[in-house]
Amino acid sequence: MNAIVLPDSTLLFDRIADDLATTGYCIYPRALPASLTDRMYQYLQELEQEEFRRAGIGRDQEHQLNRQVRGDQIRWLSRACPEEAAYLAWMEALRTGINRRLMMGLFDYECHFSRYPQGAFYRRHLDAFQGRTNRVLSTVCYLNPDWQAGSGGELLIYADEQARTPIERVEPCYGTLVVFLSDRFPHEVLPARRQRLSLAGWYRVNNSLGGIVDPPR
Ligand SMILES: O=C(O)CCC(=O)C(=O)O
Ligand SMILES: [Fe+2]
Repeated sequence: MNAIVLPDSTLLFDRIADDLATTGYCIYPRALPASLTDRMYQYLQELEQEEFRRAGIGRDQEHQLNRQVRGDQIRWLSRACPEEAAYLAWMEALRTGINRRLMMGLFDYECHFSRYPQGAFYRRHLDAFQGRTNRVLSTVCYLNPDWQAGSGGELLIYADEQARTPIERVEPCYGTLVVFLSDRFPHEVLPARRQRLSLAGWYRVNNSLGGIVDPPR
């Protein structure tokens, strides 16, 4: 694997941890090393359509293909693939960085590429499954070069379940990283006028009982 040299991310991790502790979310343009963002984008261009599948709602057992809720196609990342491992390594550094600063006990990370075809959306939802809140921190990184304002595809973040007006409208610009508490902030993806690419991931805590570790996804 071509090792990516990670620049010192201490300051960035400090700021992310501060934001999570105060507001519970943060949005950073160009958060990742540019070489890593470029590498993920190049890799995504090479992936064949068959390597994506239409996203379902809920965990495996209750997978339900539902275009009324979300229209993206996904591909889960695995450490076995060097390109995917490079992104997972950066997210692992962020995991330990946050744990060190906030004692959140983040245990592992699961992540997929998302491809929203033109017009696709993801209706308002919370990322933490009710009664199974082992997803505690959501991350999204966007891979859309030359994204134009007015193309739609914004991520809208709401303060709580009652809120009707978003507290944030995030353009899915190349390299922007969003991190938020999974069970706190309802959010949605608006339909876009062009294809919209991203990496969506979740840090999980270990809710296992009796030494059985929760399976991923
Ligand atoms: O792509 C985004 O901006 C958010 C995606 C999302 O909410 C999800 O995959 O759960
Ligand atoms: Fe989400």
